[in-house]
Amino acid sequence: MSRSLQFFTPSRAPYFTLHKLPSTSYTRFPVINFPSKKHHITITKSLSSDLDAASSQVLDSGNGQTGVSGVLSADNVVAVQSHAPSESGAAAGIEVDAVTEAELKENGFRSTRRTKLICTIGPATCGFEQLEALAVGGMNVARINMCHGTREWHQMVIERVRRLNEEKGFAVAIMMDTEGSEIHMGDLGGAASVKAEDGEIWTFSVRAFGTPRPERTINVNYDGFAEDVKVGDELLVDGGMVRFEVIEKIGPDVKCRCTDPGLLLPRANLTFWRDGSLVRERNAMLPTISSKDWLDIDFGIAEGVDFIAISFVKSAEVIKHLKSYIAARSRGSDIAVIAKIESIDSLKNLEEIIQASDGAMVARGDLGAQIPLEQVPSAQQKIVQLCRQLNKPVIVASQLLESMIEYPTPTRAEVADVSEAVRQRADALMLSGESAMGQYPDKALAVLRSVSVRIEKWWREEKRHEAMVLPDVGTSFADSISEEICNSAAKMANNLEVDALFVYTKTGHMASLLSRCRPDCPIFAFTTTTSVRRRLNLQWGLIPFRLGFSDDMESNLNKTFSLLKARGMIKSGDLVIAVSDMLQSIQVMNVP
Ligand SMILES: Nc1ncnc2c1ncn2[C@@H]1O[C@H](COP(=O)(O)OP(=O)(O)O)[C@@H](O)[C@H]1O
Ligand SMILES: C=C(OP(=O)(O)O)C(=O)O
Ligand SMILES: [K+]
Ligand SMILES: [Mg+2]
Repeated sequence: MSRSLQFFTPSRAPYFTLHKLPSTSYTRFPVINFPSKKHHITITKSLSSDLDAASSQVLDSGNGQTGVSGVLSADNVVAVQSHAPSESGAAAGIEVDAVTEAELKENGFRSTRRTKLICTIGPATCGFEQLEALAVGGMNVARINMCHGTREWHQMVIERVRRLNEEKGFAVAIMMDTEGSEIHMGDLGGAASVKAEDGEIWTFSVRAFGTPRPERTINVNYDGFAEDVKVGDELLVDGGMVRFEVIEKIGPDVKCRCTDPGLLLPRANLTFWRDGSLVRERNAMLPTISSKDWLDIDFGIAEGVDFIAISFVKSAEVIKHLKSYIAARSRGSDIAVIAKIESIDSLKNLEEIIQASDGAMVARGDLGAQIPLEQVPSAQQKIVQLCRQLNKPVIVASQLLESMIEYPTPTRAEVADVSEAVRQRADALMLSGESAMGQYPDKALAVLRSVSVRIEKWWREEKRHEAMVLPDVGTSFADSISEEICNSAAKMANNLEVDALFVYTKTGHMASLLSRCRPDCPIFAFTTTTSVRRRLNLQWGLIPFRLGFSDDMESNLNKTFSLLKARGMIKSGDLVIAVSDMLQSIQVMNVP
Protein backbone atom coordinates (compact mmCIF):
# COMPACT_ATOMS: atom_id res chain seq x y z
CA MET A 1 0.00 0.00 0.00
CA SER A 2 1.25 3.45 -0.82
CA ARG A 3 2.51 5.59 1.99
CA SER A 4 1.70 8.85 0.32
CA LEU A 5 -1.31 10.92 1.28
CA GLN A 6 -4.22 11.66 -0.95
CA PHE A 7 -3.94 15.31 -1.64
CA PHE A 8 -6.40 17.45 -3.52
CA THR A 9 -5.92 20.77 -5.23
CA PRO A 10 -7.41 23.96 -3.84
CA SER A 11 -9.68 24.32 -6.83
CA ARG A 12 -11.83 21.75 -5.14
CA ALA A 13 -12.33 24.02 -2.15
CA PRO A 14 -13.56 24.22 0.49
CA TYR A 15 -12.99 20.69 1.84
CA PHE A 16 -10.44 18.05 1.10
CA THR A 17 -9.96 14.79 2.83
CA LEU A 18 -6.67 13.19 3.65
CA HIS A 19 -7.63 9.56 3.73
CA LYS A 20 -6.58 6.48 5.57
CA LEU A 21 -2.95 5.93 5.99
CA PRO A 22 -1.43 2.50 5.52
CA SER A 23 -1.69 -0.13 8.17
CA THR A 24 1.40 0.91 10.11
CA SER A 25 0.51 2.57 13.35
CA TYR A 26 2.30 5.83 12.56
CA THR A 27 3.23 7.53 9.40
CA ARG A 28 4.95 10.80 9.23
CA PHE A 29 4.29 12.91 6.23
CA PRO A 30 6.78 15.54 5.24
CA VAL A 31 6.00 19.16 4.63
CA ILE A 32 3.94 19.15 1.47
CA ASN A 33 4.07 22.36 -0.46
CA PHE A 34 0.61 23.41 -1.31
CA PRO A 35 0.39 24.00 -5.02
CA SER A 36 -1.38 27.33 -4.98
CA LYS A 37 -0.07 30.61 -3.72
CA LYS A 38 -3.56 31.95 -3.33
CA HIS A 39 -4.74 29.68 -0.57
CA HIS A 40 -3.74 28.38 2.72
CA ILE A 41 -5.20 25.37 4.41
CA THR A 42 -6.36 24.51 7.85
CA ILE A 43 -7.00 21.11 9.27
CA THR A 44 -10.55 21.54 10.43
CA LYS A 45 -11.45 18.11 11.67
CA SER A 46 -9.45 15.28 13.09
CA LEU A 47 -11.05 11.96 13.87
CA SER A 48 -8.00 10.71 15.58
CA SER A 49 -6.75 10.06 19.05
CA ASP A 50 -5.34 12.83 21.21
CA LEU A 51 -1.85 12.03 20.15
CA ASP A 52 -2.63 12.60 16.51
CA ALA A 53 -4.78 15.65 17.02
CA ALA A 54 -1.94 17.20 18.91
CA SER A 55 0.45 16.31 16.18
CA SER A 56 -1.45 17.67 13.23
CA GLN A 57 0.03 20.97 12.31
CA VAL A 58 -0.66 23.48 9.66
CA LEU A 59 1.83 25.85 8.25
CA ASP A 60 0.85 29.07 6.64
CA SER A 61 3.94 30.93 5.71
CA GLY A 62 2.12 34.19 5.18
CA ASN A 63 3.97 34.72 1.92
CA GLY A 64 2.08 32.29 -0.17
CA GLN A 65 4.03 29.11 0.38
CA THR A 66 2.01 26.71 2.40
CA GLY A 67 2.28 23.18 3.57
CA VAL A 68 1.18 20.65 6.11
CA SER A 69 3.22 18.28 8.17
CA GLY A 70 2.60 16.07 11.11
CA VAL A 71 2.04 12.57 12.34
CA LEU A 72 -1.10 10.66 11.47
CA SER A 73 -2.08 7.20 12.57
CA ALA A 74 -3.76 4.45 10.61
CA ASP A 75 -7.40 5.16 9.80
CA ASN A 76 -6.94 8.78 10.66
CA VAL A 77 -9.17 10.98 8.56
CA VAL A 78 -8.76 14.69 8.56
CA ALA A 79 -10.74 17.28 6.73
CA VAL A 80 -8.70 20.06 5.26
CA GLN A 81 -10.14 23.40 4.43
CA SER A 82 -8.72 25.78 1.93
CA HIS A 83 -9.31 29.48 2.00
CA ALA A 84 -7.74 32.68 0.87
CA PRO A 85 -4.80 33.81 2.99
CA SER A 86 -5.32 36.46 5.60
CA GLU A 87 -3.06 39.47 5.93
CA SER A 88 0.45 38.56 6.98
CA GLY A 89 1.44 39.15 10.59
CA ALA A 90 3.33 42.39 10.30
CA ALA A 91 0.75 43.95 8.03
CA ALA A 92 -2.03 43.04 10.42
CA GLY A 93 -0.24 44.84 13.27
CA ILE A 94 0.35 41.82 15.45
CA GLU A 95 2.94 39.07 15.19
CA VAL A 96 2.45 35.53 16.36
CA ASP A 97 3.92 32.44 14.80
CA ALA A 98 1.99 30.47 12.24
CA VAL A 99 2.07 27.22 14.18
CA THR A 100 0.61 28.79 17.33
CA GLU A 101 -2.01 30.60 15.34
CA ALA A 102 -3.14 27.37 13.68
CA GLU A 103 -3.09 25.55 17.02
CA LEU A 104 -5.26 28.22 18.62
CA LYS A 105 -7.76 28.16 15.79
CA GLU A 106 -7.87 24.40 15.66
CA ASN A 107 -7.84 23.38 19.30
CA GLY A 108 -9.07 26.50 21.02
CA PHE A 109 -7.30 28.15 23.90
CA ARG A 110 -7.45 25.32 26.33
CA SER A 111 -5.47 22.70 24.53
CA THR A 112 -2.48 24.66 23.30
CA ARG A 113 0.80 23.15 24.46
CA ARG A 114 2.26 24.79 27.56
CA THR A 115 5.61 23.01 27.77
CA LYS A 116 8.25 24.53 25.49
CA LEU A 117 10.52 22.44 23.25
CA ILE A 118 14.21 22.89 22.45
CA CYS A 119 16.02 21.03 19.67
CA THR A 120 19.79 20.70 19.43
CA ILE A 121 20.72 21.33 15.81
CA GLY A 122 23.33 19.09 14.22
CA PRO A 123 24.09 17.35 10.95
CA ALA A 124 20.63 15.74 10.90
CA THR A 125 18.76 19.03 11.12
CA CYS A 126 20.89 21.91 9.83
CA GLY A 127 19.28 22.15 6.37
CA PHE A 128 16.77 24.94 5.83
CA GLU A 129 13.91 22.50 5.13
CA GLN A 130 14.89 20.39 8.13
CA LEU A 131 14.88 23.46 10.37
CA GLU A 132 11.54 24.46 8.95
CA ALA A 133 10.13 21.00 9.66
CA LEU A 134 11.26 21.35 13.28
CA ALA A 135 9.67 24.82 13.54
CA VAL A 136 6.43 23.46 12.10
CA GLY A 137 6.72 20.59 14.56
CA GLY A 138 6.79 23.00 17.50
CA MET A 139 10.46 23.79 18.15
CA ASN A 140 10.51 26.94 20.30
CA VAL A 141 14.28 27.21 20.71
CA ALA A 142 17.13 25.95 18.50
CA ARG A 143 20.28 25.03 20.44
CA ILE A 144 23.76 24.97 19.02
CA ASN A 145 26.37 23.15 21.06
CA MET A 146 29.76 24.84 20.69
CA CYS A 147 31.50 21.53 21.48
CA HIS A 148 30.77 20.50 17.92
CA GLY A 149 30.95 22.06 14.49
CA THR A 150 32.90 24.98 13.05
CA ARG A 151 32.33 28.72 13.37
CA GLU A 152 31.08 28.78 9.76
CA TRP A 153 28.61 25.99 10.52
CA HIS A 154 27.25 27.76 13.62
CA GLN A 155 26.91 30.98 11.65
CA MET A 156 25.05 29.18 8.89
CA VAL A 157 22.57 27.63 11.33
CA ILE A 158 21.91 30.97 13.03
CA GLU A 159 21.41 32.65 9.67
CA ARG A 160 18.95 29.95 8.59
CA VAL A 161 16.89 30.16 11.77
CA ARG A 162 16.72 33.94 11.45
CA ARG A 163 15.67 33.63 7.83
CA LEU A 164 13.02 31.10 8.77
CA ASN A 165 11.64 33.54 11.32
CA GLU A 166 11.61 36.41 8.88
CA GLU A 167 10.25 34.60 5.87
CA LYS A 168 7.82 32.26 7.54
CA GLY A 169 6.72 34.14 10.62
CA PHE A 170 8.20 31.90 13.32
CA ALA A 171 9.77 33.17 16.53
CA VAL A 172 12.31 30.41 17.09
CA ALA A 173 14.89 31.61 19.62
CA ILE A 174 18.56 30.64 19.49
CA MET A 175 20.49 29.18 22.40
CA MET A 176 24.25 28.92 22.28
CA ASP A 177 25.72 26.32 24.64
CA THR A 178 29.38 26.70 25.60
CA GLU A 179 31.90 23.88 25.52
CA GLY A 180 33.28 24.60 28.99
CA SER A 181 36.46 23.16 30.42
CA GLU A 182 35.34 19.58 30.42
CA ILE A 183 37.80 16.80 29.72
CA HIS A 184 36.97 15.02 26.53
CA MET A 185 38.44 12.77 23.88
CA GLY A 186 39.60 14.02 20.49
CA ASP A 187 37.89 13.64 17.14
CA LEU A 188 38.89 10.01 16.40
CA GLY A 189 40.49 11.15 13.14
CA GLY A 190 37.13 11.52 11.42
CA ALA A 191 35.73 8.10 12.36
CA ALA A 192 32.05 8.18 13.45
CA SER A 193 32.81 5.77 16.30
CA VAL A 194 35.32 3.13 17.40
CA LYS A 195 34.61 -0.04 19.32
CA ALA A 196 36.50 -0.79 22.53
CA GLU A 197 36.41 -4.50 23.39
CA ASP A 198 36.59 -6.12 26.79
CA GLY A 199 40.15 -6.49 28.08
CA GLU A 200 41.79 -4.43 25.34
CA ILE A 201 44.61 -2.09 26.31
CA TRP A 202 44.11 1.50 25.08
CA THR A 203 46.41 4.51 25.35
CA PHE A 204 44.96 7.88 26.37
CA SER A 205 47.32 10.78 25.83
CA VAL A 206 47.59 14.52 25.35
CA ARG A 207 50.03 13.81 22.53
CA ALA A 208 48.51 14.48 19.13
CA PHE A 209 48.58 11.26 17.13
CA GLY A 210 49.33 11.34 13.43
CA THR A 211 46.98 10.17 10.72
CA PRO A 212 45.97 7.48 10.37
CA ARG A 213 45.49 7.33 14.12
CA PRO A 214 47.45 4.38 15.57
CA GLU A 215 45.21 1.57 16.75
CA ARG A 216 43.70 1.80 20.24
CA THR A 217 44.88 5.33 20.92
CA ILE A 218 42.77 8.22 22.11
CA ASN A 219 43.75 11.86 22.23
CA VAL A 220 42.67 13.79 25.35
CA ASN A 221 42.16 17.58 25.39
CA TYR A 222 43.39 18.26 28.93
CA ASP A 223 47.13 18.79 29.53
CA GLY A 224 47.05 17.73 33.16
CA PHE A 225 45.42 14.39 32.40
CA ALA A 226 48.40 12.13 33.13
CA GLU A 227 49.22 14.04 36.31
CA ASP A 228 45.68 13.89 37.65
CA VAL A 229 45.02 10.16 37.19
CA LYS A 230 46.52 7.36 39.26
CA VAL A 231 47.03 3.68 38.51
CA GLY A 232 43.86 1.91 39.67
CA ASP A 233 41.50 4.80 38.80
CA GLU A 234 38.39 4.07 36.81
CA LEU A 235 37.99 6.06 33.58
CA LEU A 236 34.38 6.64 32.49
CA VAL A 237 33.55 7.58 28.91
CA ASP A 238 30.23 9.45 28.57
CA GLY A 239 29.32 8.84 32.19
CA GLY A 240 29.87 5.07 31.97
CA MET A 241 28.88 4.06 28.44
CA VAL A 242 32.41 2.58 28.25
CA ARG A 243 34.75 2.00 31.21
CA PHE A 244 38.50 1.54 31.56
CA GLU A 245 40.88 0.88 34.43
CA VAL A 246 44.17 2.80 34.53
CA ILE A 247 46.98 0.23 34.57
CA GLU A 248 50.15 2.20 33.80
CA LYS A 249 51.44 5.74 33.26
CA ILE A 250 54.33 6.41 30.87
CA GLY A 251 55.05 10.13 30.56
CA PRO A 252 52.01 11.74 28.92
CA ASP A 253 50.57 8.33 28.01
CA VAL A 254 48.05 6.61 30.22
CA LYS A 255 47.51 2.90 29.53
CA CYS A 256 44.06 1.59 30.38
CA ARG A 257 42.30 -1.76 30.20
CA CYS A 258 38.72 -1.80 28.94
CA THR A 259 36.40 -3.23 31.60
CA ASP A 260 33.00 -2.32 30.10
CA PRO A 261 33.17 -2.53 26.31
CA GLY A 262 31.23 -0.19 24.03
CA LEU A 263 31.35 2.43 21.32
CA LEU A 264 33.62 5.45 21.71
CA LEU A 265 32.16 8.55 20.05
CA PRO A 266 34.11 11.62 18.90
CA ARG A 267 34.72 14.19 21.66
CA ALA A 268 33.09 11.99 24.27
CA ASN A 269 33.30 13.28 27.82
CA LEU A 270 35.81 11.69 30.24
CA THR A 271 35.63 11.51 34.03
CA PHE A 272 37.76 9.50 36.42
CA TRP A 273 36.75 7.95 39.67
CA ARG A 274 38.80 6.74 42.66
CA ASP A 275 37.36 4.68 45.51
CA GLY A 276 33.80 5.28 44.34
CA SER A 277 33.97 9.06 43.95
CA LEU A 278 34.70 11.49 41.21
CA VAL A 279 38.35 12.57 41.17
CA ARG A 280 38.74 16.31 41.40
CA GLU A 281 42.37 17.29 41.13
CA ARG A 282 43.83 20.05 39.02
CA ASN A 283 40.94 19.60 36.60
CA ALA A 284 38.61 21.06 39.22
CA MET A 285 40.57 24.32 38.95
CA LEU A 286 39.93 24.75 35.25
CA PRO A 287 37.95 27.92 34.53
CA THR A 288 34.20 27.49 33.94
CA ILE A 289 34.50 29.73 30.89
CA SER A 290 37.62 28.78 28.93
CA SER A 291 39.42 31.12 26.55
CA LYS A 292 37.73 29.34 23.67
CA ASP A 293 34.36 29.87 25.39
CA TRP A 294 35.04 33.62 25.61
CA LEU A 295 35.62 33.72 21.85
CA ASP A 296 32.40 31.79 21.35
CA ILE A 297 30.55 34.17 23.68
CA ASP A 298 31.84 37.17 21.69
CA PHE A 299 30.57 35.44 18.59
CA GLY A 300 27.17 34.82 20.25
CA ILE A 301 26.89 38.47 21.29
CA ALA A 302 27.82 39.64 17.79
CA GLU A 303 25.21 37.32 16.30
CA GLY A 304 22.60 38.43 18.82
CA VAL A 305 21.69 34.96 20.11
CA ASP A 306 18.82 34.92 22.61
CA PHE A 307 20.29 32.62 25.26
CA ILE A 308 23.79 31.61 26.28
CA ALA A 309 23.92 28.39 28.29
CA ILE A 310 27.03 28.00 30.44
CA SER A 311 28.39 24.49 30.93
CA PHE A 312 29.72 23.19 34.26
CA VAL A 313 28.81 26.27 36.29
CA LYS A 314 30.38 26.06 39.75
CA SER A 315 29.41 29.33 41.39
CA ALA A 316 27.17 32.38 41.04
CA GLU A 317 30.23 34.60 40.46
CA VAL A 318 30.88 33.34 36.97
CA ILE A 319 27.26 34.02 36.01
CA LYS A 320 27.37 37.55 37.44
CA HIS A 321 30.64 38.19 35.64
CA LEU A 322 29.23 36.98 32.32
CA LYS A 323 26.06 39.00 32.75
CA SER A 324 27.99 42.22 33.26
CA TYR A 325 30.27 41.31 30.34
CA ILE A 326 27.21 40.91 28.12
CA ALA A 327 25.57 44.08 29.43
CA ALA A 328 28.68 46.09 28.58
CA ARG A 329 28.87 44.73 25.06
CA SER A 330 25.44 43.97 23.73
CA ARG A 331 23.91 47.44 24.10
CA GLY A 332 20.42 46.69 25.28
CA SER A 333 19.82 43.50 23.33
CA ASP A 334 19.47 41.50 26.47
CA ILE A 335 20.93 37.99 26.15
CA ALA A 336 19.64 35.64 28.83
CA VAL A 337 22.21 33.52 30.67
CA ILE A 338 21.23 29.93 31.47
CA ALA A 339 23.21 28.04 34.13
CA LYS A 340 23.72 24.37 33.33
CA ILE A 341 23.49 22.32 36.48
CA GLU A 342 25.77 19.39 35.72
CA SER A 343 28.46 19.25 38.36
CA ILE A 344 28.81 18.54 42.07
CA ASP A 345 29.76 22.17 42.70
CA SER A 346 26.67 23.48 40.95
CA LEU A 347 24.49 21.34 43.25
CA LYS A 348 26.32 22.70 46.27
CA ASN A 349 25.72 26.32 45.27
CA LEU A 350 22.38 25.73 43.61
CA GLU A 351 20.26 28.49 45.06
CA GLU A 352 22.73 31.33 44.53
CA ILE A 353 23.57 30.13 41.02
CA ILE A 354 19.90 30.04 40.00
CA GLN A 355 19.30 33.39 41.67
CA ALA A 356 22.11 34.96 39.63
CA SER A 357 21.00 33.39 36.33
CA ASP A 358 18.12 34.04 33.95
CA GLY A 359 17.26 30.35 33.92
CA ALA A 360 18.73 26.91 34.51
CA MET A 361 19.15 23.61 32.72
CA VAL A 362 19.07 20.22 34.39
CA ALA A 363 21.90 18.84 32.24
CA ARG A 364 21.39 15.21 33.15
CA GLY A 365 24.06 13.89 30.79
CA ASP A 366 27.04 15.19 32.69
CA LEU A 367 25.22 15.37 35.99
CA GLY A 368 24.77 11.59 35.76
CA ALA A 369 28.51 11.22 35.29
CA GLN A 370 29.30 13.33 38.36
CA ILE A 371 26.81 12.02 40.89
CA PRO A 372 25.45 8.47 41.24
CA LEU A 373 22.74 7.91 38.61
CA GLU A 374 20.08 7.10 41.18
CA GLN A 375 20.47 10.61 42.58
CA VAL A 376 19.69 12.34 39.28
CA PRO A 377 15.86 12.15 39.50
CA SER A 378 15.70 13.79 42.93
CA ALA A 379 18.21 16.43 41.83
CA GLN A 380 15.98 17.14 38.83
CA GLN A 381 12.89 17.51 41.00
CA LYS A 382 14.72 19.84 43.34
CA ILE A 383 16.13 22.05 40.58
CA VAL A 384 12.78 22.30 38.77
CA GLN A 385 11.02 23.25 41.99
CA LEU A 386 13.63 25.78 43.05
CA CYS A 387 13.57 27.50 39.65
CA ARG A 388 9.82 27.84 39.85
CA GLN A 389 10.08 29.34 43.30
CA LEU A 390 12.75 31.80 42.21
CA ASN A 391 10.83 32.56 39.01
CA LYS A 392 13.49 31.35 36.57
CA PRO A 393 12.70 29.20 33.54
CA VAL A 394 14.01 25.64 33.79
CA ILE A 395 14.93 23.14 31.07
CA VAL A 396 15.07 19.38 31.53
CA ALA A 397 17.71 17.99 29.17
CA SER A 398 19.46 14.86 27.93
CA GLN A 399 18.42 11.35 27.03
CA LEU A 400 14.69 12.10 27.15
CA LEU A 401 14.19 10.00 24.02
CA GLU A 402 17.70 8.58 23.56
CA SER A 403 16.53 5.39 21.83
CA MET A 404 14.92 7.50 19.10
CA ILE A 405 18.40 8.32 17.81
CA GLU A 406 18.07 4.91 16.21
CA TYR A 407 14.45 3.83 16.44
CA PRO A 408 11.21 5.48 15.24
CA THR A 409 9.31 4.92 18.48
CA PRO A 410 10.39 5.67 22.04
CA THR A 411 10.61 3.15 24.85
CA ARG A 412 7.79 3.19 27.38
CA ALA A 413 10.33 4.21 29.98
CA GLU A 414 11.29 7.25 27.92
CA VAL A 415 7.65 8.29 27.57
CA ALA A 416 7.34 7.97 31.35
CA ASP A 417 10.43 10.15 31.82
CA VAL A 418 9.07 12.86 29.51
CA SER A 419 5.70 12.69 31.32
CA GLU A 420 7.41 13.15 34.65
CA ALA A 421 9.24 16.29 33.48
CA VAL A 422 5.93 17.68 32.15
CA ARG A 423 4.18 16.72 35.37
CA GLN A 424 6.87 18.55 37.34
CA ARG A 425 5.86 21.49 35.16
CA ALA A 426 9.31 22.25 33.82
CA ASP A 427 9.27 25.16 31.39
CA ALA A 428 11.02 23.31 28.60
CA LEU A 429 12.19 19.91 27.40
CA MET A 430 15.30 19.53 25.27
CA LEU A 431 16.38 17.09 22.57
CA SER A 432 20.13 16.51 22.10
CA GLY A 433 21.42 13.67 19.93
CA GLU A 434 17.82 12.80 18.98
CA SER A 435 17.57 15.95 16.88
CA ALA A 436 21.28 16.69 16.28
CA MET A 437 22.33 13.42 14.71
CA GLY A 438 19.47 10.96 15.12
CA GLN A 439 17.52 9.25 12.39
CA TYR A 440 14.09 10.51 13.50
CA PRO A 441 14.35 14.13 14.67
CA ASP A 442 10.80 15.07 13.62
CA LYS A 443 9.31 12.00 15.22
CA ALA A 444 11.18 12.64 18.46
CA LEU A 445 9.83 16.19 18.52
CA ALA A 446 6.31 14.87 17.81
CA VAL A 447 6.59 12.56 20.81
CA LEU A 448 7.61 15.43 23.09
CA ARG A 449 4.71 17.44 21.75
CA SER A 450 2.01 14.81 22.09
CA VAL A 451 3.16 13.64 25.52
CA SER A 452 3.28 17.24 26.76
CA VAL A 453 -0.22 18.05 25.53
CA ARG A 454 -1.64 14.82 26.92
CA ILE A 455 -0.12 15.15 30.39
CA GLU A 456 -1.00 18.84 30.64
CA LYS A 457 -4.62 18.02 29.76
CA TRP A 458 -4.76 15.22 32.27
CA TRP A 459 -3.34 17.52 34.90
CA ARG A 460 -6.02 20.14 34.25
CA GLU A 461 -8.90 17.65 34.05
CA GLU A 462 -7.91 16.00 37.28
CA LYS A 463 -7.51 19.42 38.86
CA ARG A 464 -4.21 18.31 40.28
CA HIS A 465 -2.96 21.72 41.23
CA GLU A 466 -0.05 21.12 43.44
CA ALA A 467 0.00 23.46 46.38
CA MET A 468 3.47 24.81 45.78
CA VAL A 469 4.39 27.63 48.07
CA LEU A 470 5.60 30.49 45.90
CA PRO A 471 7.84 32.68 48.02
CA ASP A 472 7.96 36.41 47.30
CA VAL A 473 10.56 37.25 44.69
CA GLY A 474 10.03 41.00 44.41
CA THR A 475 12.75 43.20 45.82
CA SER A 476 10.94 46.54 45.59
CA PHE A 477 7.41 47.56 46.59
CA ALA A 478 6.42 47.99 42.93
CA ASP A 479 7.72 44.48 42.17
CA SER A 480 5.69 43.11 45.07
CA ILE A 481 2.53 44.72 43.69
CA SER A 482 3.14 43.15 40.26
CA GLU A 483 3.70 39.81 41.89
CA GLU A 484 0.50 40.00 43.95
CA ILE A 485 -1.44 41.04 40.86
CA CYS A 486 -0.15 38.06 38.90
CA ASN A 487 -0.77 35.57 41.72
CA SER A 488 -4.33 36.86 42.13
CA ALA A 489 -5.04 37.06 38.41
CA ALA A 490 -3.89 33.46 37.93
CA LYS A 491 -6.04 32.28 40.82
CA MET A 492 -9.05 34.17 39.48
CA ALA A 493 -8.44 32.73 36.03
CA ASN A 494 -8.62 29.20 37.45
CA ASN A 495 -11.67 29.87 39.63
CA LEU A 496 -13.60 31.69 36.91
CA GLU A 497 -12.41 29.25 34.24
CA VAL A 498 -11.52 32.08 31.89
CA ASP A 499 -10.37 31.39 28.35
CA ALA A 500 -7.10 33.30 28.48
CA LEU A 501 -4.94 35.61 30.51
CA PHE A 502 -3.63 38.67 28.65
CA VAL A 503 -0.48 40.40 29.81
CA TYR A 504 0.99 43.58 28.34
CA THR A 505 4.64 43.64 29.22
CA LYS A 506 7.66 45.53 27.92
CA THR A 507 10.41 43.55 29.63
CA GLY A 508 8.57 40.25 29.90
CA HIS A 509 8.71 40.28 33.70
CA MET A 510 4.94 40.34 34.30
CA ALA A 511 4.55 37.50 31.80
CA SER A 512 7.07 35.37 33.67
CA LEU A 513 5.26 36.04 36.96
CA LEU A 514 2.03 34.74 35.44
CA SER A 515 3.80 31.74 33.91
CA ARG A 516 5.22 30.93 37.32
CA CYS A 517 1.66 30.38 38.62
CA ARG A 518 1.09 27.67 35.96
CA PRO A 519 -2.56 28.66 35.45
CA ASP A 520 -5.12 26.45 33.67
CA CYS A 521 -5.58 28.79 30.73
CA PRO A 522 -2.94 29.95 28.25
CA ILE A 523 -1.22 33.29 28.74
CA PHE A 524 -1.18 35.69 25.78
CA ALA A 525 1.90 37.81 26.32
CA PHE A 526 1.97 41.04 24.31
CA THR A 527 5.34 42.69 24.07
CA THR A 528 6.76 45.47 21.94
CA THR A 529 10.09 43.99 20.84
CA THR A 530 10.96 40.95 18.76
CA SER A 531 13.81 39.98 21.08
CA VAL A 532 11.62 39.88 24.21
CA ARG A 533 9.04 37.93 22.25
CA ARG A 534 11.65 35.32 21.25
CA ARG A 535 12.95 35.09 24.80
CA LEU A 536 9.45 34.48 26.22
CA ASN A 537 9.28 31.44 23.97
CA LEU A 538 11.20 29.47 26.60
CA GLN A 539 8.63 29.95 29.35
CA TRP A 540 5.80 27.66 30.32
CA GLY A 541 2.35 28.52 28.97
CA LEU A 542 3.28 31.83 27.34
CA ILE A 543 2.08 32.58 23.84
CA PRO A 544 4.24 35.56 22.90
CA PHE A 545 2.91 38.17 20.48
CA ARG A 546 4.69 41.25 19.25
CA LEU A 547 2.38 44.23 19.37
CA GLY A 548 2.82 47.97 19.59
CA PHE A 549 0.88 49.28 22.58
CA SER A 550 0.44 52.44 24.62
CA ASP A 551 -0.13 53.32 28.28
CA ASP A 552 -3.87 53.38 27.68
CA MET A 553 -5.15 49.92 28.55
CA GLU A 554 -8.60 50.51 27.15
CA SER A 555 -7.26 51.23 23.70
CA ASN A 556 -4.70 48.39 23.97
CA LEU A 557 -7.46 45.93 24.74
CA ASN A 558 -9.73 47.17 21.97
CA LYS A 559 -6.86 47.00 19.50
CA THR A 560 -5.93 43.48 20.61
CA PHE A 561 -9.49 42.23 20.49
CA SER A 562 -10.08 43.50 16.99
CA LEU A 563 -6.74 42.21 15.67
CA LEU A 564 -7.20 38.77 17.23
CA LYS A 565 -10.83 38.55 16.17
CA ALA A 566 -9.89 39.42 12.60
CA ARG A 567 -7.42 36.54 12.66
CA GLY A 568 -9.97 34.15 14.14
CA MET A 569 -7.91 33.64 17.30
CA ILE A 570 -10.58 34.79 19.73
CA LYS A 571 -14.32 35.38 19.41
CA SER A 572 -17.03 37.50 20.99
CA GLY A 573 -18.00 36.23 24.40
CA ASP A 574 -14.62 34.70 25.31
CA LEU A 575 -13.75 35.51 28.90
CA VAL A 576 -10.40 37.16 29.42
CA ILE A 577 -8.41 38.50 32.37
CA ALA A 578 -5.91 41.22 31.49
CA VAL A 579 -2.98 42.62 33.47
CA SER A 580 -0.20 44.97 32.47
CA ASP A 581 3.01 46.33 33.88
CA MET A 582 2.01 49.91 33.06
CA LEU A 583 -1.28 50.01 34.89
CA GLN A 584 -1.34 47.92 38.05
CA SER A 585 -4.82 46.49 37.80
CA ILE A 586 -6.70 43.32 36.95
CA GLN A 587 -9.47 43.54 34.37
CA VAL A 588 -12.01 40.79 33.77
CA MET A 589 -14.09 41.04 30.63
CA ASN A 590 -15.88 39.28 27.84
CA VAL A 591 -14.53 39.90 24.38
CA PRO A 592 -17.04 42.36 22.83
N1 LIG B 1 27.19 20.79 15.48
C1 LIG B 1 27.29 19.46 15.51
N2 LIG B 1 28.03 18.82 14.58
C2 LIG B 1 28.17 17.48 14.60
N3 LIG B 1 27.60 16.68 15.53
C3 LIG B 1 26.86 17.25 16.48
C4 LIG B 1 26.67 18.67 16.53
N4 LIG B 1 25.91 18.95 17.60
C5 LIG B 1 25.64 17.78 18.19
N5 LIG B 1 26.19 16.75 17.52
C6 LIG B 1 26.09 15.32 17.82
O1 LIG B 1 24.97 15.09 18.67
C7 LIG B 1 25.39 14.48 19.88
C8 LIG B 1 24.53 14.95 21.03
O2 LIG B 1 24.59 16.34 21.18
P1 LIG B 1 24.89 17.02 22.57
O3 LIG B 1 24.19 16.28 23.66
O4 LIG B 1 24.57 18.45 22.41
O5 LIG B 1 26.45 16.89 22.71
P2 LIG B 1 27.38 16.03 23.69
O6 LIG B 1 27.04 14.59 23.42
O7 LIG B 1 28.75 16.40 23.26
O8 LIG B 1 27.06 16.47 25.08
C9 LIG B 1 26.85 14.82 20.01
O9 LIG B 1 27.56 13.87 20.76
C10 LIG B 1 27.31 14.82 18.56
O10 LIG B 1 27.57 13.51 18.15
C1 LIG C 1 23.00 19.15 28.22
C2 LIG C 1 24.17 18.70 28.62
O1 LIG C 1 25.35 19.30 28.24
P1 LIG C 1 26.16 18.88 26.93
O2 LIG C 1 25.22 18.21 25.97
O3 LIG C 1 26.73 20.14 26.40
O4 LIG C 1 27.20 17.97 27.46
C3 LIG C 1 24.28 17.57 29.56
O5 LIG C 1 25.38 17.26 30.01
O6 LIG C 1 23.23 16.97 29.86
K1 LIG D 1 28.15 22.04 25.69
MG1 LIG E 1 27.00 18.58 29.62
